[in-house]
Amino acid sequence: MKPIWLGTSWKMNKPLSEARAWCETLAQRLPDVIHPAIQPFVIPPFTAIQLVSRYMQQHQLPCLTGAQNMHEAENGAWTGEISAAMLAETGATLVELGHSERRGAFNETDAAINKKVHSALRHGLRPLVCIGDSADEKRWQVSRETVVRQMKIALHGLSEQQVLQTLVAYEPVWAIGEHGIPATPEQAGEIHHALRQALCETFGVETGQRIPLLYGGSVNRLNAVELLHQDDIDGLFIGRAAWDANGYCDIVQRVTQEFILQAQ
Ligand SMILES: O=C(CO)COP(=O)(O)O
Repeated sequence: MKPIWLGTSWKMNKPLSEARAWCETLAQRLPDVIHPAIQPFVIPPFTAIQLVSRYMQQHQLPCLTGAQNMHEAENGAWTGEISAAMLAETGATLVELGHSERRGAFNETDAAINKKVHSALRHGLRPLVCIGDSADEKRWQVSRETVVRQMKIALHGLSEQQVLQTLVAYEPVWAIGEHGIPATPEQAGEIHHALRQALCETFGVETGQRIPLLYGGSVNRLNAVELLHQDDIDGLFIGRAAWDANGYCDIVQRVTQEFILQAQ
């Protein structure tokens, strides 16, 4: 069975006290609700990465830790930025790149994301590349070509071995956040299928099949299982519904019950 990736980014939320409280609830609940086929991950703000990754290690929780961004340079005069090597020292093993909030608010381009992907891999970090269509692109019916293009540029120049270290999250801009409308499982499934085809064409069928494709955008405890029933959805990238650790554990529990217990 392929792993099911279930993770959350806290975005710019949670001072250290709240980060610690989230971890404490996770430690109480996660072991009872998780199956080894589920790969949990959490992406705190930079300031809490070390605390969270140490907590997971000390409590032997199988939850990976990541960062929300990084700079592609090795070091230098880049005031306010953090390099891949610095992130690796914090205990992060994942790095989220190209979230639509970074593309929109910080003008991140596909080409810049590609440089970050290469730098992350050089330092042993697994990139979680986010791609997504805007509401206008959806209305113009160019969603597929938009996200395939974004993905191909982000992954350009990777070897087969490197691309197998990469995760891709389809996060429609129109689905994210308070005013977002979640994609239906069919809508998300259709885009994921197009992404899978593009991965197979670019990197070979066997490799393309093995790259985890996650969906994100208003995922909650009610739609999580249905989304995961789509063939090409290998995981979920959750925002608000997982900021409360109990909300996150509820989703993990539902997925465990649906997919794992039913298979026994
Ligand atoms: O942006 C997201 C995850 O990266 C999704 O956020 P929401 O689940 O709050 O819509």
